[in-house]
Amino acid sequence: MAQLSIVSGSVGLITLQNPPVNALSAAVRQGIVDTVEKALSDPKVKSVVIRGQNGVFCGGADIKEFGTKMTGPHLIPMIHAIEAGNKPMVAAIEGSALGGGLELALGCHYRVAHSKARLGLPEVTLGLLPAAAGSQRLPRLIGVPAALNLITTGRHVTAAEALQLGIVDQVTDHDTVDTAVKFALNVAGQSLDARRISTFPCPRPAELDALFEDAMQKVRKSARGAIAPVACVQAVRAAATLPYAEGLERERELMATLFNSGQARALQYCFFAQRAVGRWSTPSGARWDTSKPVPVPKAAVIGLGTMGRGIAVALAQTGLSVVAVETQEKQMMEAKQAVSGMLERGAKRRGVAPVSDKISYSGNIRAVADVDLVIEAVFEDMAVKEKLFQQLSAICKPGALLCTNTSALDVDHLASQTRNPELVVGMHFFAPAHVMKLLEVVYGRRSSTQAVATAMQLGKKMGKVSVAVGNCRGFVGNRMLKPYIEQAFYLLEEGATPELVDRALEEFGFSMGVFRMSDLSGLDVGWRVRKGDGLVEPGLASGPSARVRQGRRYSPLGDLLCEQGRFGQKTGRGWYQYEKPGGRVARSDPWLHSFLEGYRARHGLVARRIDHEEVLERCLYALINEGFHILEDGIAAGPEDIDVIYVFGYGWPRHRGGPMFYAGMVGLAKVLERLEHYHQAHPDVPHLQPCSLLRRLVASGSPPIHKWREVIRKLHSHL
Ligand SMILES: CC/C=C\CC(=O)SCCNC(=O)CCNC(=O)[C@H](O)C(C)(C)COP(=O)(O)OP(=O)(O)OC[C@H]1O[C@@H](n2cnc3c(N)ncnc32)[C@H](O)[C@@H]1OP(=O)(O)O
Repeated sequence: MAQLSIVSGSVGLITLQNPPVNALSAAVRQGIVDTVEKALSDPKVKSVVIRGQNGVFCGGADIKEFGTKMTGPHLIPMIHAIEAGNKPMVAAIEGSALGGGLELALGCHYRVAHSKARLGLPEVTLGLLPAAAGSQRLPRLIGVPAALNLITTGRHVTAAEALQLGIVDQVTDHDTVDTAVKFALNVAGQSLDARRISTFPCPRPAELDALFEDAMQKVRKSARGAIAPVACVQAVRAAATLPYAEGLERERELMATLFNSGQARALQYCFFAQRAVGRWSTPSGARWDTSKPVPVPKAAVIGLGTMGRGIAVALAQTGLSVVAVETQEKQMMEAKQAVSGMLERGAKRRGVAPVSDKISYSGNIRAVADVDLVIEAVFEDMAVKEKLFQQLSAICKPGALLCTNTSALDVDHLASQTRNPELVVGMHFFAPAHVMKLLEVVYGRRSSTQAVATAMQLGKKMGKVSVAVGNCRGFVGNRMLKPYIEQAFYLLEEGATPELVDRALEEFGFSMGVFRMSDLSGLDVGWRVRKGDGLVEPGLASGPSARVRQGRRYSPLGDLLCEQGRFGQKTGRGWYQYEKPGGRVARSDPWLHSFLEGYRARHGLVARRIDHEEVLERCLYALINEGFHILEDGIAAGPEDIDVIYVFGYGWPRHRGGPMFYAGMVGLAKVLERLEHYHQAHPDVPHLQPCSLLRRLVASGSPPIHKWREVIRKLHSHL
């Protein structure tokens, strides 16, 4: 919807009305068409201002309408009518002008923005391109290199940058609409010939071919198989090389390919899934909208290893006072230096002053006595954490929340070590904690609603995508990782190499294959966990029992590497070799290949040819199968929670939507059939046995992902 009023005697003020972000739904588009027509034909109106209701100009096309039957006026002719009009049109940009919102503003003859406004063409992040002529107008307005950057990354720019780039004509700290109305009064009656962007020639930079080749190479490298960034480069190239009308036609063709692609559907699903996880609920009935978080002005971090340092930085950057506790002197000295470097770099990147004064350091745990929330990030050892929680329970002020950053250990057990188990939750950050967006908030059996709400809200304030999950070994992310890694090990036993497995996963779109990732995070981490689980049995070199532990198939490959001191990048050797300890460039290691051959010979295993398809099916379907178990167990409230965790924390390619969305795209029946096939071939691998929820979904006709919750609810109500 849109409304027209007349202000200052002669300015037509058009207000877009579709809260919360004034998305360009069919009704809004119709409203714009009608009000523009009225304003252009009303002799009292000499110029026009377009603004959005409630301080937001426009969040773009209505994403909810994508995939439904298109009704109402189309954006392109609507924007052309504005540009072609004979009265000056001024966009008054507050809040956001994104996607179709910015394209609407580019159709206006002038743009006035509030200093806090954000502008951008983020269509690429939804698997699309700016196809309401944005890919054709923006390069004409700001030049090809700058337009390529904005369109292929989808990044939002500040009003100041928009002014510098030439996207807006004026930036104001005052009332945007008042400023735009004054602007409109000033330009009323002036010629508009030089203001219609579609008529501008597109500036043609020298070395045009090289520029586009370079841009294409860059996006292909970073897109990891995503098609939209490539189409964005092609569309901008059309702007630079073709007349406007032909460029527009090319934009339309490219958009048609993208619009119906699985990637666009996956990316749009991710957009809504990211928002859906904020509306969390727990099986005990706690909900995001009825739970009240407590304020947390002061927090403590205990343990200043890699995780603790990142968490302290992230908290301080959020504006909290932070007490950082480390009892080992050497670690404390290193941590202080590292933290101050991280704060300085962060401040420089964000153009603000470092917040070093927000952090105070102490070697004494008693320093946490007056904080509102503690996050422990000490060594991943239950005995160490147990003792710490007992101490914290005695030291902390009443009501202080006690959070553990464990990545897998039992939150209920830790809670049981305290006087107030209702105040204990998990806050599982991902390394580096000041950079990675994901936070798993783990509620225990006795965690209070308020404790969960407080951890979720703190995560949000820290700029994290926080997902509330139940307590089980490894929670959601690491629990699903186990069968994935296990399959990768088995594939090596059966004839694959780390290079082959990683290549298959990286071509699928993962930022790193499982073995490169293992080298990065350190093989010793999993080794320690397996030792704790009683799975590691040194000296068991061969014989049938060497590859069976606790009654199941087991691959000791990771343990054998660790016994050789091959911990990955940090020791310069792991699944790959590196130029030096701490080196980053993975190179194939002939030692590893002959080690694998020797291992297979010792165990009577005959290497067979393994292709990418098998790697993907075995690794990904085993992971997805565990995802179904997690849903069945009620550890995650819905598939969106799992997908968001995998996209934001585990390098799952966003254009594939997350593992559960991907399962739906592949077809649940196919996933089930392949799992059955592999389980038949490997009956000693329980992770390949299809989950009953998957069977139930297939039996009920493989409903679309947004309907899975109903099936899960029914399943739980029968239990
Ligand atoms: C021919 C094709 C032409 C054009 C293509 C396009 O225009 S595609 C759309 C391009 N626009 C975007 O990608 C912007 C998406 N929105 C955002 O980035 C943010 O929502 C925004 C505008 C920066 C506001 O952020 P904020 O944190 O304030 O709010 P939040 O993200 O939680 O959103 C609030 C609710 O609005 C819903 N929403 C936002 N944008 C759209 C949209 N374009 N269409 C439909 N709905 C939108 C969002 O989902 C939230 O609702 P919820 O019920 O919570 O999911």
